[in-house]
Amino acid sequence: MLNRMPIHKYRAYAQVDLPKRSWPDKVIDTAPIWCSVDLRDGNQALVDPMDGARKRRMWDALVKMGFKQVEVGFPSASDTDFNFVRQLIEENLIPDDVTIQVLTQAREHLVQRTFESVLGAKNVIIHLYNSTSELQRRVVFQQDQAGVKKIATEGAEMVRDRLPMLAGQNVQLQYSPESFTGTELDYALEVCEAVMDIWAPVVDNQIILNLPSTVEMSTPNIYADQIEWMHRNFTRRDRICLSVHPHNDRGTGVAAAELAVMAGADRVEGTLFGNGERTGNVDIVTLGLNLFTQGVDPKLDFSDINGLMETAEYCNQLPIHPRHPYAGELVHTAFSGSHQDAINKGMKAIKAANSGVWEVPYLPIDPHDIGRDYEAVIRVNSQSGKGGIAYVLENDHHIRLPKEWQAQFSQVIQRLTDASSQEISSQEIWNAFEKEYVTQPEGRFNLVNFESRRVPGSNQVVEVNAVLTDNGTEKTITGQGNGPVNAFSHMMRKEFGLKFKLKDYVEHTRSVGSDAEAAAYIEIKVPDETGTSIFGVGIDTDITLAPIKAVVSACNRL
Ligand SMILES: CC(=O)SCCNC(=O)CCNC(=O)[C@H](O)C(C)(C)COP(=O)(O)OP(=O)(O)OC[C@H]1O[C@@H](n2cnc3c(N)ncnc32)[C@H](O)[C@@H]1OP(=O)(O)O
Ligand SMILES: CC(C)C(=O)C(=O)O
Ligand SMILES: [Mg+2]
Repeated sequence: MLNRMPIHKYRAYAQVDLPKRSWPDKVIDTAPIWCSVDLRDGNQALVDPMDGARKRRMWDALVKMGFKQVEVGFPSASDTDFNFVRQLIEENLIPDDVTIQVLTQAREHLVQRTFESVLGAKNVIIHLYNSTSELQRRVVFQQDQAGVKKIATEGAEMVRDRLPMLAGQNVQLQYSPESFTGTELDYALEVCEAVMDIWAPVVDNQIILNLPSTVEMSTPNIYADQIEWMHRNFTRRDRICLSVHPHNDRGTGVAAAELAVMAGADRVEGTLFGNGERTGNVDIVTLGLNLFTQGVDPKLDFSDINGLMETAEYCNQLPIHPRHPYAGELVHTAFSGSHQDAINKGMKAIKAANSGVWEVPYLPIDPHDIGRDYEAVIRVNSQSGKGGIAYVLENDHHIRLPKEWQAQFSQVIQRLTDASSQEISSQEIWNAFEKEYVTQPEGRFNLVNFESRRVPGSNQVVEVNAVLTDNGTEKTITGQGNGPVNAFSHMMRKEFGLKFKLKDYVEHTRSVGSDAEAAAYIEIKVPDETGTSIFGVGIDTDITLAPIKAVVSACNRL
């Protein structure tokens, strides 16, 4: 077959020679150190970068949810960035246990301005970067390996020489060989080691060596191999906080971060919902909730996911996809019949088991844990089945439709959704249910009045009096039987020549309280060769009247 795509333009990414790689056997059982880069990498990728107000709202949300390290900007880039850092410091907006991080290129005037921006902050990370990749060495810097290493070491010296400016402040230094994933491993190691020689980190004040997949270029296992290779080969591993900064160009940023942590990374830089350059930075919400759903404390609070989404959408002026992991509007919702059936059963089983462990098919997280309700869990359209409709009736309208009846009512809904090709709302389902079983505007019979009393001297026999309209003509009927339902059914057969047998009858209250309504369900059988079952529903605050209404409802459906 003719290949229409120009595959000859692309080259496979090289494997890493890593004998006995250990990361595949590792399990993540503690959260890494998180650093939010929303206000820097996220911000620099926006159509309209954040103004002071948007930055402030993002900052407040990040601190509130528990970030202890936040890259607050690229202060030498703009007055907005610089002034925001100053505002945080001068208005005392940085909690004592939170460290602000600022990014700079390895250029004298930019480093100077960066230092000026953080004067007076209690805890600061000065983050220096330069690209080390083979491609950027060739086309951007037009330098060989030694030349680009010199950019790094000169930058490291510019930073070191200004440290006295920040005397009395807690300062940690961070270096990123930017475009690490396009850099030869031994060369990346050489540059990092050279920067470390200049900064002379100690165990109590580690250097942060941040190995970014500035552009995600390979499967995540290769990134993990690269991280483990660096982790094994650093000379002073105990003086290094090994950090990763994945991007998501291949759509595997989250996997890359997780495998990198298994491979030895101590720290992860990312953003809320994965905003950032091109396809974004790695999404810390997904990473954190992936930990949470494994029973590992993410050390970040995601319990108000809607609030976080609102903040991110406002600050970034970008929408969050409805299918975004954990957070998207549709991710806790099932439309399809078999999923709904399983969720419905799973929710009941979890209630009954009361074990405290979340186990519901198709729902990896309890929506309540992130501040969502169960309303949206099941929504109905033409792909739905009886289980989903029963779930909506029960949860939203307190109607526990007996199992055998669910199929009949689902056909009513199916006809509506097939006709509209659209979702049907919970209210519309209720309207259809009321019309079919309760109000029955086209029904033959309408109950106007009903009374029953025990026949004096008898424990069993009751006498009933009912007023009904039959196709609009009012009739009064009376009769006896052992119980109101029995007596009334008997009268309906006798007075109107109907042929049916009472088969089943159940009743439940629709809510608690003295004025609670009862819902009664009657099944009648037609004595023909098909033995068809017909159902009727009665709803009333009077528990005697509800089943009588159910008989009328069933007779109307004969
Ligand atoms: C992967 C990342 O996300 S890295 C962070 C990227 N973020 C940003 O760039 C946002 C903020 N940046 C800016 O506002 C601007 O780029 C500034 C203020 C930093 C610099 O602005 P300018 O000097 O006007 O322009 P520009 O960024 O194009 O400078 C490019 C020059 O810096 C050099 N350079 C680029 N990065 C670095 C670096 N990390 N260290 C040293 N020099 C660098 C380039 O080689 C180029 O040199 P040349 O002029 O000799 O060709
Ligand atoms: C500055 C660095 C860490 C970066 O954003 C990247 O490489 O993606
Ligand atoms: Mg980045």
